[in-house]
Amino acid sequence: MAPELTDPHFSTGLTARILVVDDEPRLLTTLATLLRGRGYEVTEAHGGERACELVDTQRFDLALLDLRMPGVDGFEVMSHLARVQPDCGAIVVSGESSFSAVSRALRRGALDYIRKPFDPEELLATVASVTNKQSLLKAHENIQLRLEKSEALHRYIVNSSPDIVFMLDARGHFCFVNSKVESLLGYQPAEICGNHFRHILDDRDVARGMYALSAPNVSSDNPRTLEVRLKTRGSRRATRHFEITAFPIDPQTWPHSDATRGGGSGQSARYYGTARDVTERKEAEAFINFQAYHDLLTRLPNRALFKDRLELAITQARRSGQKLAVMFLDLDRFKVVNDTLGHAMGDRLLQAVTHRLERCLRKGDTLSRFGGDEFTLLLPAIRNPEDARQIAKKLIKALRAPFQLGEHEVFVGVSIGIAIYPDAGDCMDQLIQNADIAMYHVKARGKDGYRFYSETMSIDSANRLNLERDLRLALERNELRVFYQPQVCSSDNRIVGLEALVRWQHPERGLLFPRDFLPLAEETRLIGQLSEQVLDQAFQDVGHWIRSGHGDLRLAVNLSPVQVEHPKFVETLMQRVQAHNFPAGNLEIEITENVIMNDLDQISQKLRELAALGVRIAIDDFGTGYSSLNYLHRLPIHTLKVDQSFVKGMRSGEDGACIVNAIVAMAHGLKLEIVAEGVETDQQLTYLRSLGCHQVQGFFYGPAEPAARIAVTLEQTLASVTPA
Ligand SMILES: Nc1nc2c(ncn2[C@@H]2O[C@@H]3COP(=O)(O)O[C@H]4[C@@H](O)[C@H](n5cnc6c(=O)[nH]c(N)nc65)O[C@@H]4COP(=O)(O)O[C@H]3[C@H]2O)c(=O)[nH]1
Repeated sequence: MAPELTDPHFSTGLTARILVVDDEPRLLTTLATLLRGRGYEVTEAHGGERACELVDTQRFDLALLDLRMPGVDGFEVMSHLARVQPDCGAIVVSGESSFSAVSRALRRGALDYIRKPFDPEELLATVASVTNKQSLLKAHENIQLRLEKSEALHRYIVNSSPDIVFMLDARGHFCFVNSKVESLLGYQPAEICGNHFRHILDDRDVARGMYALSAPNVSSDNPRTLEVRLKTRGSRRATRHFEITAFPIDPQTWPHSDATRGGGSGQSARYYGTARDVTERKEAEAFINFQAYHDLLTRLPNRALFKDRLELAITQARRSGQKLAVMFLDLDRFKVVNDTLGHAMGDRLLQAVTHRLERCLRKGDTLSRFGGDEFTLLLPAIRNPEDARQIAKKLIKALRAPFQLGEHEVFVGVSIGIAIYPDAGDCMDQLIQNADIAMYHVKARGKDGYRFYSETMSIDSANRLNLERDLRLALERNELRVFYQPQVCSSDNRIVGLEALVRWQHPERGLLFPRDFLPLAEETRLIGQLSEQVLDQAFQDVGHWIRSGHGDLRLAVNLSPVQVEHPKFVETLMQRVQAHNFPAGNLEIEITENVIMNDLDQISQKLRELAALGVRIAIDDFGTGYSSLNYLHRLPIHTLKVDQSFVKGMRSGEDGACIVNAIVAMAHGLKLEIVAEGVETDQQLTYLRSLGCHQVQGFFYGPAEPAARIAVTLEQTLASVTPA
């Protein structure tokens, strides 16, 4: 049987194709018949020329050639064959037996040499042996080719993987790593192989990585997955996040682990793994996480994170018996900046404010943006309230310098309410709420300052809601009353002025004083409406008394900072004055130094406008605020009101007396009128008189009283007032 060839040109199972070449027709036929008899597919070529033609057009596995032929001889056919069909073998069948002819034929590539006349069996055996060898050779080549292809395919698959693919030996050294490691981390596979995998692990993840390798119950069905940071090449600090899936190689599923030997550590592969770059996902997650707990504009913790930290700090303070402080900060005048310069400037201002505030704090403190222009601050583990006071002062000072927003220079102040744990509350909500209440007490008294929460400020949240609802009703039902406290000239006991002071005739709780409801009115922005009602009533009452014979009677009114800061303050106040036909020269508005200093430029402009229209300006609580004397001569001020605390201090020690003395002297020097507040005793009155301060107000002459009582007093004592 003729051997089957595995030549890729033929499908397996085909017999060998043999070209027989001789110029001897008889011999040609004999050879062909002999070979056909063994099942070979035989083509006959009569002479070399014909053989070359056939070689050009057909494929052969073997050629049996005569050497000596007329025209084209056997050597030339062999040369042609080597050129056109190099895979085709050749056996020389020739009468030529010289050594040179044989060796020349073998040099040209002949596989064997059979001398004529040949022994048919010997010839058939030679042909069979050559075709067999060729068949094996071709099969080998074929397998080699397929292996190369398969290897290239797998290399392509592994290297084109979006993930790093690696193998480790039993000690954790890399035996193999695909080329993806270069594009993702910057390492050449060759420089990684042989190194322990911890060399590319971020230091923070080494322990976890090492543990993962030794973790039990891990198999290809149950691989180990963990997220780690891997170091990129070059910059040691740059890392990327990877999700690693790894498992030990099961010798049964892949018994060739030894094959990776020499690729790296010299040890055989024991672990297979992939590392997927999840940096973008991690960054997105981190961003989402950040967003959930931070304010994106200032990058400060938000309300949720603040509450979380406060809760934790309270637990720790409770355990260690320490105090902590919660501060509620509200920017003064932020709204004005936002409304006039636009939101973009408002945003820049908030960032700049944050920056300054942060510089006043320590690492463990938490400053958060609570919303809008409100910030909260947690000072965990303070020794005493004094610590919080120092910080509050620092914060106020930090915001006092102007902010440069583009070409605008703006001033903002801050009102800070402070609640100390456990004195001002022992739970999170209570502390925040009480700090908030304390903050509104700062706002109500002219802003830009700090106050500690105290019980007297308190109205619990249920009460607070009731009170707010009641206050709204009070405004609708006209429950507010205006009381008047006389300002008396002590030389002749004449009432020179009346200070309008609001009261609330609460249907159930009786008469309420400003401290009971003004902070809430500020907080709920009802203060505007409240002030309108007070002014209307006061203009009506005092206007009436002026017209009925008390032509010089001065009406002193308190104005809330919110009112004064309103851009249309002057316009709306004057509209009211005119609507009541109230003589502007009889009106004196009382504002505190802090209100002026909050925005010196704007306020002084407004005060100048009012003064030009005849309205008098008084500085209330003089000496307790900024006490920056600088503004006194720049503003159209008519009266200084000496705060009651200094009047009280006159009897308790030298200091109070000295301060009053100095204020009176200064007022005289600047040609300002002076009114001393809170005069209760004869001694105080005598001392004030000795200083030349004749206008006084206080319980000595009487408290604030309803209009009806004042009307009677005014009638009775048209020119003089009898001491109470
Ligand atoms: N211990 C003592 N106190 C005396 C004496 N004489 C007067 N007082 C009280 O001292 C306060 C003086 O008013 P203020 O400093 O302008 O302080 C006022 C003022 O800033 C504010 N306020 C009152 N009414 C209004 C209003 O209609 N609008 C605004 N925005 N604020 C008002 O509330 C504050 C408190 O007002 P009141 O409770 O009426 O308290 C009044 C008055 O009753 C005295 O001899 N001894």
